[in-house]
Parts: sequence; C-alpha cells; structure tokens
Amino acid sequence: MIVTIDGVAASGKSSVSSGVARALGVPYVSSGLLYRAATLLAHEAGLSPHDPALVPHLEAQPLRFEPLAGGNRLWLGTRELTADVQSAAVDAGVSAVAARPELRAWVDRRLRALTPPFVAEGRDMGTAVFPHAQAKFYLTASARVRAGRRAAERPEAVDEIEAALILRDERDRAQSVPAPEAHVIDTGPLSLQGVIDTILAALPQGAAPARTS
Ligand SMILES: Nc1ncnc2c1ncn2[C@@H]1O[C@H](COP(=O)(O)OP(=O)(O)O)[C@@H](O)[C@H]1O
Ligand SMILES: Nc1ccn([C@@H]2O[C@H](COP(=O)(O)OP(=O)(O)O)[C@@H](O)[C@H]2O)c(=O)n1
Repeated sequence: MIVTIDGVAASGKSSVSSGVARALGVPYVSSGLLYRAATLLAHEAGLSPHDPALVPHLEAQPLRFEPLAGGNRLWLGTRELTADVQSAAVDAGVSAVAARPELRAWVDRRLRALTPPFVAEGRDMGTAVFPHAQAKFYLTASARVRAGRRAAERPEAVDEIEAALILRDERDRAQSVPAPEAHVIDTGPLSLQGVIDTILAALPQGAAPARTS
C-alpha cells in the first residue's frame, strides 16, 4: 500500500508522514529531501540547475537515502547531508532545481524504485509519482501559521520566513496541485497528533492498526 501526503511548504508533511508511518509500521519517504540534496550538490559543484551535466553529476555521487519511519536521513558517502539541506539558502535555490524536468525524472526514478508499503510526502506524490496510491492527502495552512511553525526550527525572523514561504509556494505551484481524490486537510486548527489521527481514521479499512484507545 502507498499513502501519499502532499502539501505546501512547512504544512507539516514530514512530521505528519512520520507519525502516520510509525502508526502503520512502515517507512516514509520525503521526496523534498532529494530535491534539496540536488540543490546543495549542484551548488557545491558550481553547476546551475540548467546545466546538462547536473543529473550525470548526481548519478555519479554516492548518495544514499534512508527512509526511516522516525525521519529520513541522507548520506553522501559517510557525510550526512540531512541537516545541511534544511537551510534558507537551499530553500532559496530548490524551486529552480525542481522546475527542471530532468531533475524531476531523477527524483521520480529513485522514488519508484522503492518497494511498498510506505508513506510518500512531497508536492506531487499523489498526482505525478504515485497516481495509483490507495490513499491521498493534501495538507494546507495559512502562510502565517506555517511561518510560525518553521520559525521554531530556523534562525530567521518569522516575517522573513513567511515571505520566503509565499515566494516558494508560488515557484512550486506547477507541481503542487492536489489530486482530485485527495483528502485536503487544513492543519491550522489541528495539533500535529490531530492531523495524524485524522489521516489514520481516513485510511482504507484494515490499513491502520486496530485502535487500542
Ligand atoms: N498541526 C501542527 N501543529 C503544530 N505544529 C506542527 C503541525 N504540523 C507540523 N508542525 C510542526 O511544524 C514544523 C514544520 O513541519 P514539517 O513536518 O517540517 O513540515 P513540511 O515537511 O511540510 O515542511 C515542525 O516543527 C513540525 O513539528
Ligand atoms: N514532490 C516534491 C517535493 C519537493 N519539491 C521541491 O523541493 C522543495 C523542498 O521540498 P520540501 O518538502 O523539503 O520543502 P518543505 O515543504 O519541507 O519546506 C520544494 O519547495 C519544491 O521546490 C518538489 O518540487 N516536488
């Protein structure tokens, strides 16, 4: 079974996907990490997102992606990239990388090589990558709410974060359309556990473990 959880920047995709994956006893896959890794490695190699050498360069790297239920980890050989790719600098450059069809194909190839069951989160998991997923969700919240949540984990001021989120939402618009059959959840009024429980309750019969409470 594949569950997709898409949504705009800082809507709660990773945290919610981790909680749902743990409850189901399956891994979750953060597709955004791969776009972020491509952005960081392109920058470090001095390659522009438009450079035809970028995908061959990425293919030649010892990039390893660990889709653990507790949190995805990203390695370049023995160097862990997970934290390095969560920065305002990568945020500022990732949409240009993600706009390149050849980069999207590179990410999609890696995602489709994974063996189900898993939870997949990103922008287009329920549309372009796993259109036959058994359950699809799309998370939203106001830019202000999302900025407030992201501000707790970044050094930048909340106003600066909000402006950057709005800009990135616009740059990502093309790949961020919810699947028609996706359950759209406004996470603004809900706690993190509330969103997780909403998704677990909406899964097909038998997908979620029997509720003990
Ligand atoms: N419904 C929620 N209520 C409060 N905080 C939340 C909620 N969902 C996510 N968060 C917190 O907001 C921050 C951003 O969530 P994250 O999962 O990283 O979003 P995304 O993966 O969409 O960028 C994290 O610190 C997370 O714990
Ligand atoms: N399925 C996806 C996932 C991410 N992305 C791109 O990768 C960037 C980072 O994704 P992310 O999920 O890590 O970003 P946050 O929502 O966590 O801030 C997004 O801003 C998009 O530009 C995408 O185009 N398609």
